[in-house]
This record gives sequence, C-alpha cells and structure tokens, in this order.
Amino acid sequence: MPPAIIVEHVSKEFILRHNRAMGLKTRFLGLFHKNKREKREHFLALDDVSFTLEQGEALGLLGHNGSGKSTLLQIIAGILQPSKGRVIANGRVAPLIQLGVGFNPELTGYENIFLNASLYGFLNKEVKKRVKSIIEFSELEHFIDTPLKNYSSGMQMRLGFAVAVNLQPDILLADEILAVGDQAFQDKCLDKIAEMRKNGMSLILVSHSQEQVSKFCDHFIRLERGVMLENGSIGEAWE
Ligand SMILES: Nc1ncnc2c1ncn2[C@@H]1O[C@H](COP(=O)(O)OP(=O)(O)OP(=O)(O)O)[C@@H](O)[C@H]1O
Repeated sequence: MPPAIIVEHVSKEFILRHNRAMGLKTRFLGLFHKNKREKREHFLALDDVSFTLEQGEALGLLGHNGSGKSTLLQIIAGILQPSKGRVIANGRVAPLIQLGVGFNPELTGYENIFLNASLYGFLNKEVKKRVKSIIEFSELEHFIDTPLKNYSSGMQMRLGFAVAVNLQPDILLADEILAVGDQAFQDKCLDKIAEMRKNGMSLILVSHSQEQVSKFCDHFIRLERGVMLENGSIGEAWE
C-alpha cells in the first residue's frame, strides 16, 4: 500500500512587510508618493521538512507557537503552495483547519455542507446520502437554514467537524480542533476520531495537549522555527 502522505523537502517562505510608524503628514504624502518606508523581509516558516505517514497511522504535530504547524497542515491540505518541495497524498483528505475556511458566511448551514464537501472532492449525490447524519451529528437542526454568519464560533466548528467526519475521509488533518466548543461535543468528536482510527483512517493532529497526542497518535514530529527537530514514536523519547 502506498503511504497516505509523503512530504518531501517542503519549505515555505513568507514575505513580511514592516511598516515603520509614520506621522499623519508623512502618511498623507505617502498617498501621492510610493511608500519608501516599507521594509520587506523574507521569512522561512518551514525549512526542508520531510516525512512519511503510512496508511492508518496517526501523527501528532507538536511545537511552540509560530513553529510552523498550521503552515505545514495548510500545505498538506493544498490550501497553501510550498515554496520548495512537494506533498503527495494518497486518499481523500479532510482538513479541519481554521474556522471559516471552506465555508461561505452568506450561505446557510445546509448550503455550506455541500460547498464544504465539494472542496474535499465529494460529489453532490454522495453528500446528499450523508446530509442527514451530518446535520444530526452537528446538533444544529434548528439553525441549519440560518446563514453561517449568524453562527457562533462553536457552532461553525460543529458544522465543520460534522462534515469532515461524516464524509469518511481517508486522511483527517486536524489543527487544534477542540479549542472551540463545549465539553460534551468535544468528547463526542474525540470518540468519533477514535472510531475512525479503528476503521483505518490516517490522522495528523496538531495539539498542545500531550495527553491528546498520546491517546490518538503513534508517532510525533516536533517543529521548532520551521525545522523538524524530532521525529519519533510515542513512548520512546516522549516523556
Ligand atoms: N500568511 C502569512 N504571512 C506571513 N507570515 C506568516 C503567514 N502565515 C504564517 N506566518 C508566520 O509563519 C510562522 C509559523 O506560523 P504557523 O501559524 O504555521 O505556526 P504554528 O506552529 O501553527 O503556531 P500556533 O501554535 O500559534 O498556531 C509564524 O511566525 C507566522 O507569523
């Protein structure tokens, strides 16, 4: 069986723009002249990261704030392009990345289910078969015909999670998924992930909770300023 995900020498550079503080007069003149005060810096958020995730494996992505975890997940999900290197995914990937990504605030919850699923590569007829269970899992029956812009962040998270897990992806990418939402729903999500893992789903989980990572993952990677410092099994070199 081919690996679920292959990450080959992935680097990502961002351009940071620094605007020095300017007085009102300078700002006003800046409207007519090119702003010469802007400084640009090339910032390497990921530096030559490589790893392989075998099918059915679960990988915990660890690292301090700003170490590049979300950038890496977004590249794996195809939301961002790497500056160098490449990612190969074998199977359907469902990214649970940031609130609102893959949703349209003007559309209703119901319409967003179809929009979101189409971004994962699911056909409308496949979604129709599962829409009932998606709505049921989200516990948003009452609000499903309301525009998403009127949802709280917890409600948006519920809908995103319900779509991702009920479409039975081969690979789930989860970035701090459980930072939003109430305890009961969090537990339900964790149970669902555990069940999907038993059925062979691969997982990449970004979490600051060591407990969560050791519960769900067999491997971990630690990033530090965009560099992969450690790549090991949970258990060894873990504590
Ligand atoms: N679009 C962008 N433009 C410029 N810099 C960015 C962009 N996205 C991320 N960065 C920078 O890249 C670095 C890595 O960010 P990233 O969000 O991947 O870190 P993280 O490990 O997920 O952090 P956290 O734990 O806080 O979520 C940070 O320094 C961040 O400021």
